[in-house]
Amino acid sequence: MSVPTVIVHRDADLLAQAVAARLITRLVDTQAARGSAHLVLTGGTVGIATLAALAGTPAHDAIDWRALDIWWGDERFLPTGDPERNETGARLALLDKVDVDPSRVHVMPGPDSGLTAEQAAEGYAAELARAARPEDHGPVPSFDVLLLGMGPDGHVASLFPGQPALYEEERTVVAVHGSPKPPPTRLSLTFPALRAAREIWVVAAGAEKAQAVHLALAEAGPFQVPAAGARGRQRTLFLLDRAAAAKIPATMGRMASP
Ligand SMILES: O=C(O)[C@H](O)[C@@H](O)[C@H](O)[C@H](O)COP(=O)(O)O
Repeated sequence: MSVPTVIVHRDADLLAQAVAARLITRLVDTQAARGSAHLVLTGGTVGIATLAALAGTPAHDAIDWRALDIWWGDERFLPTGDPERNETGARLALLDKVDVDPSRVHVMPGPDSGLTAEQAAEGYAAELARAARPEDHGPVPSFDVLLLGMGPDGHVASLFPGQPALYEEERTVVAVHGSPKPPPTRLSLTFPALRAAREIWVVAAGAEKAQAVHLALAEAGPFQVPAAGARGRQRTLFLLDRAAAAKIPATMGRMASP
């Protein structure tokens, strides 16, 4: 597991632009090296703003969109097209505007699939397992970049403090009930799935995230502060705006855009 690197940008807008630029470079490099790439999306304000920034920059044409597998770290268990679904936000901000291969956009099902949340979680785990290659050494692909928003309580994906999903060691996807952030029913990757990522990028903006950022970097326990357990195999980045970085030691955060 990698030790986090912190990079601080001036404000939330610039953060989204900078993460978008970083994504282009990372995905282009990966596709040049391996032919295709796996990207995991997040919901949340900065996550969606990053996708909008990516759509808005002409350099996104450098990505081979058809050679990209797109996954979600979590989804709100709501019907297809519901404006509250993370998928809907991602489609409106980016996916409807670029030439993705629909068969490589791996959406987490909603209740309109006729599945229960548990069955939907099982199905998604099976889809991940099918995409895994022997060199991945496990039941999910080695995601090249896994984006994670973070809540003021330190949650990432739909892994909320104190909830049973945090303790999952076998399954890669679980149904979450009674989420403190609405809606109550969600699907989420678990820690074992998150930690299969080569790179995890935690993106957070705003003063209400400052305490959780501090605890996540101070190596708090992941059961109290789930973001403390979000570590990529090769690299972990905390990409923050100034307000979210306000409580970390000055020596830790590198100010990228003063
Ligand atoms: O479904 C969701 O809501 C998310 O995927 C969630 O994990 C989100 O990323 C954080 O709650 C941060 O959200 P904000 O950036 O909106 O605070």
